Amino acid sequence: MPDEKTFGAKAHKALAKRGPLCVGVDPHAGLLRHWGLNDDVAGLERFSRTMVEAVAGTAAFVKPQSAFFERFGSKGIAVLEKVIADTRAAGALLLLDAKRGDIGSTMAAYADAYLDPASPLSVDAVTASPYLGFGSLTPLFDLAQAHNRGVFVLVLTSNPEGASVQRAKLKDGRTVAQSLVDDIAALNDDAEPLGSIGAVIGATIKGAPAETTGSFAAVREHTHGITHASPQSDSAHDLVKLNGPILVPGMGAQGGRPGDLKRVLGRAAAAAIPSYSREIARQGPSPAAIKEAVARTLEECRTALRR
Ligand SMILES: O=C(O)c1cc(=O)[nH]c(=O)n1[C@@H]1O[C@H](COP(=O)(O)O)[C@@H](O)[C@H]1O
Repeated sequence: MPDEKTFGAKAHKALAKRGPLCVGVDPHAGLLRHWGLNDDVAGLERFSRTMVEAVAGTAAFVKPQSAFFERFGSKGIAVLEKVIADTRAAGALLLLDAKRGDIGSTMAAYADAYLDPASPLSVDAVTASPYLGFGSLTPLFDLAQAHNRGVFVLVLTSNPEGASVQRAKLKDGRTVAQSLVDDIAALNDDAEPLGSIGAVIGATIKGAPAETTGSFAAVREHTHGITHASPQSDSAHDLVKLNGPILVPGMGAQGGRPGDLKRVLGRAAAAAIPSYSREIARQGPSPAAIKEAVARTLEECRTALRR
C-alpha cells in the first residue's frame, strides 16, 4: 500500500506533476560577477533568492549547494535559511547538497541538522557521501524514515576522479558503486511507488548499465587506468532494483545532455532527476530569461525520457 507521506512518494508525485528537473542554486563568485553583483552576502542573497523566485514555482526540485553559503559564515547560513523558506513556499521539493559523510555518532548530528523538522536547515532530502562505509549513514537513513525525508547517496559521481574509488572492485567481484546500489535497493525494498533513499549518478559517466550493454564494457571503460574486467562478474551498474529516485548532476555545464539520461540509467531513467546549476543561472539575472531556460530545459529532459 503506497504511503503518500514518504519522500519517495513525494518525489514520484513531483516528477509526474512538474516533470523531471532539479535546478541547483550554486552562487559561484563568477556567477555573482556575471549578474553584476558583488561577491558578498548581499550579492549571495540577491542571486539565490532571485533564482528561487524564478525556478521554484516550476521545477520539481531545487538544490542549494551548501558550500557557497557556508563560505560567508553565519550570514551565509542565514541566507540559506531564507532560500529554504522561499523554496518551500513555492512548492518545490528541497534537496540540500551538503555531501556529508562521517562516523555514525557524528552523522546523527548531521541528520538532526538537515532532516529534523525542528531544525532551521531542515530540508526534504540531503546528499551524503558513503565513503566512511554505507553503514555509517544509518543515523541519516533512520531520521529520514522517521520524518518522511530522503537521502541521496553518492554512487557514480560526475567528476572523472570518482572512478578510482567508485569503480574499484570488492572481493565478491562487484564494484563499490554496485554494492552501494544494492545497499540502497535493500533499504528501498518494496516501497511504493518509490523508495526514499536515492542515488547520485552523474550524466557524464562513461558507459551504460548492464541491462543495455549485456556486458561489462561500461565498467571497463570508466576505469581511468584501473584494471577490472571479468565479464562473468555481476558487477556492472545494474540499477533495475534500485527503486529510488536518481539525482543526475553533470548536466549542462559539465557536458551532460538529456540524451545521456537513458544511456547512463537505462530502464531506471524513469526515476531520473536531471540537475542543472550553472547552465540555468548563466541566463540571469533576468528572471524571465531564467524562467525561459527552465521551461526549455524541462521540455528537453521530458522529450529525452519519453523516447
Ligand atoms: O551531489 C551533487 O549534486 C553532485 C554530485 C556529482 O556527482 N557531481 C556534481 O556536480 N554534483 C553537484 O551538482 C552541481 C553541479 O553544478 P553544475 O555543473 O553547475 O550544473 C554542483 O553543486 C555539484 O556540487
